Amino acid sequence: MTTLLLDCGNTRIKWQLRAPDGIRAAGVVELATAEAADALALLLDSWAVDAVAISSVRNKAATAEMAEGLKSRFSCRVFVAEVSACACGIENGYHQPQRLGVDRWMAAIGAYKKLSSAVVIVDAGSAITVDYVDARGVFRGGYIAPGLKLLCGALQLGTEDVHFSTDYDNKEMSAGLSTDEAVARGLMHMAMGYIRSAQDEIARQNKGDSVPVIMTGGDALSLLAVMQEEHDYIESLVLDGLNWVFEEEVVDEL
Ligand SMILES: Nc1ncnc2c1ncn2[C@@H]1O[C@H](COP(=O)(O)OP(=O)(O)O)[C@@H](O)[C@H]1O
Ligand SMILES: CC(C)(COP(=O)(O)O)[C@@H](O)C(=O)NCCC(=O)O
Ligand SMILES: [K+]
Repeated sequence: MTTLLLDCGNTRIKWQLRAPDGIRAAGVVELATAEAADALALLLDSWAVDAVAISSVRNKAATAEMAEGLKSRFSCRVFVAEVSACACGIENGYHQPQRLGVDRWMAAIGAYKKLSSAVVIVDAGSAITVDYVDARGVFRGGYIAPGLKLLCGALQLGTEDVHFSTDYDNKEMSAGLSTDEAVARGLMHMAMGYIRSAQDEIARQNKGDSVPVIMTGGDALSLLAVMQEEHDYIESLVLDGLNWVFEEEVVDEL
């Protein structure tokens, strides 16, 4: 069976076509709108798809429209993942489990299935989330802060004389000697400091033992390039979790 897996974030759609023998194709669609479903369908024109699974943090209407588009394009079952109190052996400790972002839930499942131990998940996307799953597989909560692009936008909006290029992808972290450098490095320090501080707090919650980190998301590699720590990086962590949930909930029905 060939499954099209989609991770619809606030900035981009990441997708993979998975068959039992491995990943057949993968890609990124830049705009997370209804037309994105058509763009994707065009890309996948030459592939046969037996089922579609979607993890989407976009609004309900946009997600439903995309699901409908894919359903009529591929004439197959379209599964839209939801957050539950428990899935794939992982328990959701959020006060209101359904309020947790489905991408965070998928990433937590993907990460715990991978390590079978306590794990911190850093997803550096539109927002940067730092989440904690404990050794028993309980999602113990996390942190949400604006991502690098949003931080950049906020600085541009709220100042009149800070003119800078938005190309913040540099590996040098010493004090900036131009506005471009000062902003680029300032934002990176902000993100790194937040991740480290959240990680320290989680270690305290974990009886003082540090917890391994898995990073994912569009800015994870830029952050890893300037961080001293050697964290794991799994580009498809959300899709990995989605695949686990899809297999648990849907595959037997097909
Ligand atoms: N080519 C790119 N297009 C858009 N964003 C990019 C690109 N490369 C890096 N980024 C960064 O990655 C972030 C989006 O990451 P992603 O994981 O796709 O987010 P989301 O899941 O929220 O859609 C952007 O906010 C931006 O900071
Ligand atoms: C925190 C998020 C915006 C992250 O989304 P992303 O950066 O991946 O687009 C998303 O998981 C979300 O909308 N969460 C709902 C609120 C919550 O998780 O508590
Ligand atoms: K994401």
